[in-house]
Amino acid sequence: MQTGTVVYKNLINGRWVESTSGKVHPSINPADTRDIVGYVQMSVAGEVEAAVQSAKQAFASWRKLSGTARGEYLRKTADIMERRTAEIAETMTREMGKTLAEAIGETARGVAILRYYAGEGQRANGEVIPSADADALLFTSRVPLGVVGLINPWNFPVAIPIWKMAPALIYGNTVVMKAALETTVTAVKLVQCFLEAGIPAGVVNLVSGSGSLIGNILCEHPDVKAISFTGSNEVGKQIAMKALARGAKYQLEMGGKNPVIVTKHADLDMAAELTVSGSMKSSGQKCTATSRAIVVKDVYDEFRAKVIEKMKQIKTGNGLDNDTYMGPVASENQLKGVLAAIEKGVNEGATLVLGGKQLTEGEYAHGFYVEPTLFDDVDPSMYIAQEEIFGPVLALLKADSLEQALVIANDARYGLSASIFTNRLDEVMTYIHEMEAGMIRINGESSGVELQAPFGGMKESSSHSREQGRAAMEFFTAVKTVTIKA
Ligand SMILES: NC(=O)c1ccc[n+]([C@@H]2O[C@H](COP(=O)([O-])OP(=O)(O)OC[C@H]3O[C@@H](n4cnc5c(N)ncnc54)[C@H](O)[C@@H]3O)[C@@H](O)[C@H]2O)c1
Ligand SMILES: O=C[C@H](O)CS(=O)(=O)O
Repeated sequence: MQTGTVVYKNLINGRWVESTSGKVHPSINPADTRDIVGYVQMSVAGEVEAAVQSAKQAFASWRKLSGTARGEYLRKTADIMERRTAEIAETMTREMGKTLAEAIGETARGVAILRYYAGEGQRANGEVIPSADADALLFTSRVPLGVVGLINPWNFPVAIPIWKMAPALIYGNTVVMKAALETTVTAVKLVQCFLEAGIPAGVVNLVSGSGSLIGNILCEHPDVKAISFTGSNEVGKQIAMKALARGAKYQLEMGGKNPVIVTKHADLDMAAELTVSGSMKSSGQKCTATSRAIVVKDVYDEFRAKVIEKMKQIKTGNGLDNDTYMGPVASENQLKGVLAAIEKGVNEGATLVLGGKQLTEGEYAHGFYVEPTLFDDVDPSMYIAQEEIFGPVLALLKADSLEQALVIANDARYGLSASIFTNRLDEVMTYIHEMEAGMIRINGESSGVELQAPFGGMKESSSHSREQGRAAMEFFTAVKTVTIKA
C-alpha cells in the first residue's frame, strides 16, 4: 500500500469496521494512475449479513418516527454535506474523472435532493376515498418496505446514491448501500455526513467491495425487501431475476442511446453547442448523454461543420484543472470498452471524422484519456448507432424528414432521454407524441433533469418505475387500503 494513503472502512450499525477478508482495494485516479485516492474494503458475505441485520433492527424504531422527525435528519445531513462540498467534489473528480465544476454542481444537487425529501416528511402519503357506505371511512396509507438495498453506479457518485437514499429514508425504510468500487471513497464521505447528522445506528449502512459478490448477496438476501439498482443492462437483468425469484421489489435504471433530432427549423448554433456539451461533458459517461445526432438533410452539412468546429475547441485534461472541458474516462475498463466500440464503428464502415484514439503523450501519459470522437455516414443499424458506448463518441445520422428522423430515433432498444432542436410548434408537438423516451426535451441537452421531476426511461432503459420527485414514493412504500366501519 502507498504510505500515507487512507484506508476507508464499512459503516455497519453506526460503526466504521474493516472487512474480515483483510483485503482492501485501491481507488485509482483515472486522470493520473499514480494517485491513489484511498483504499476501500473488499468485503465478504459476513459484512453484508451484519449490515442487513443492523438495518433490520434499526427499522423497528426508525419507521415509528414521524416524517417530520426523519426529515430533520435529512436536513442536517444536507447542511453538513453543503459545508463539505469542496472535499466531496475533489474526491469525486479524483475517483472518476469528471471536472471539478461538474463535481461541485453534482454535490450541490445532492444537497438539494436531501432538502427536497426532508420536506416530503410533512406531505400527504395517502388519500381519503369516499365510501359507498356512509358509516365507513375508506382511505389509503403508504407504509415503508423495511430494509432496502441500494446499488449504485460510478458515474454520478453523489446524485444517484442520494436520490435513492433520501426517499428510502424519509418514507421510513433503512438502507444498506453498495457503491461502485470505483467511487467508494466518495460514498464513504456521503455516509459520514449522515452519521455526523446523528442518524441512528443501523439506519444507514455502507458495505464496499465487488458488485458480483456484495451486490449479489444483497439481491438474494431474504431480509432485504427491495433493491434499487442503477447500472448496466447486463447487471440489471440479473438483479431483476434474483429479486423476482424471491418476490422482492426491484427497480432498475439502466442504459441509454439518447438521440437529438435537428430539423431545418433549428437554431443550428444552439443545436451544435448543446449536442457537443450533451455528448462530451463527463466524457459522455452519463446515462442520458447524447450519442446520436439525427439531422434532417437540408441542414446536415451546416450542422456537421458547426459540431466539428466546437469539438475541435474541447480541452481534454485532468478534471482538477480549471481549463479542462472533458476529463478522462473513469477506468481502464471504460478505456478499453470505448476504444473497442470506436474500432467497431470504423470496421462497419462509418467515417471517423474526428478523434478515435487514446491520448498518451505529456499530461496524458498516466491516465485514461480518449479524444472527443465524431463519426459520420452512420447507418442506423450499425453498432455505434444501436449500442451504448458510454464514452465521448457522437454518431451523426442523416434523415430525409422529421418523420424519418423519428423512425431512426425510435429504432433502438433504449428509450431513456431525447431532445429536438426546432423553432416550429407543429414539429414540437409531433415529437412529443412520437418520441419513445422517458425524458424528452425541446431545445435542450438530452442530459439532466430537475430533481422534483420523475426520472426514468422506457423500453430497456428501465424497469418502468420512476425515481426522484414524488415518483420515488411509489417504489419506496407499499399501499394499504383501509376501511373502517363505525
Ligand atoms: N438510467 C440511469 O439512471 C443510469 C444512471 C447512471 C448509469 N447508468 C448506467 O450504468 C452503467 C455504468 O455504470 P456501472 O459501470 O457502474 O454499471 P455496472 O452495472 O457495472 O455496476 C453498477 C453497480 O452494480 C454493481 N454490480 C456489479 N455486478 C453486480 C451483480 N452481479 N449483482 C449486483 N450488483 C452488481 C456494481 O458494483 C455497481 O455498484 C451504464 O450502462 C449507464 O448507462 C444508468
Ligand atoms: O447518469 C445519470 C444521469 O445522466 C443523470 S442526469 O439527471 O441526466 O444528469
